[in-house]
Amino acid sequence: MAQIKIVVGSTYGNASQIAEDCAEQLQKMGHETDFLSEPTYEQVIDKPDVILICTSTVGQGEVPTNLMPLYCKLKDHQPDFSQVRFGLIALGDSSYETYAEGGKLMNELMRDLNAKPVGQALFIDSCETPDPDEAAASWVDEWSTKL
Ligand SMILES: Cc1cc2nc3c(=O)[nH]c(=O)nc-3n(C[C@H](O)[C@H](O)[C@H](O)COP(=O)(O)O)c2cc1C
Repeated sequence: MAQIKIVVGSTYGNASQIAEDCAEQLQKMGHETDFLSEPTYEQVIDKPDVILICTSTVGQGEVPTNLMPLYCKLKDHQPDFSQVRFGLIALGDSSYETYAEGGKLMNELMRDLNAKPVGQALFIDSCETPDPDEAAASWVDEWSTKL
């Protein structure tokens, strides 16, 4: 079973709610989860095994304020994440030109740090996805089989 750090980026609570549901789902499968609603650099670099990022996008394609300090510190310090596996759930709204850019920035950063992607990232477009919870739950079901 994996030790999964769940890194949340959320302004209005949508991504946070989805992340909480994912944590519960993963725990029921027997995984250990560490829910980081205000994720810090120290928490994330402390023996990371699997990181699940669940973030929305705010402003004009930015990562949410609660995730920004971690994003900047990871970019500055460039820790070696070659032993880390990660998954990504990105919430966004395709009516914005900067669709899901917050998630894309996190995805790019994790790859730059040599973290290994587990499966494909999930993009949840609020314009097209009537039931985001359902979309996330079935993605987690499949994603967890690859851990
Ligand atoms: C002020 C504002 C700016 C936003 N900017 C973007 C954006 O640039 N790109 C995008 O894909 N979605 C954007 N969104 C949509 C949010 O990412 C989407 O509503 C998401 O579900 C919010 O999740 P949260 O409640 O976890 O913050 C924006 C929403 C608001 C209210």
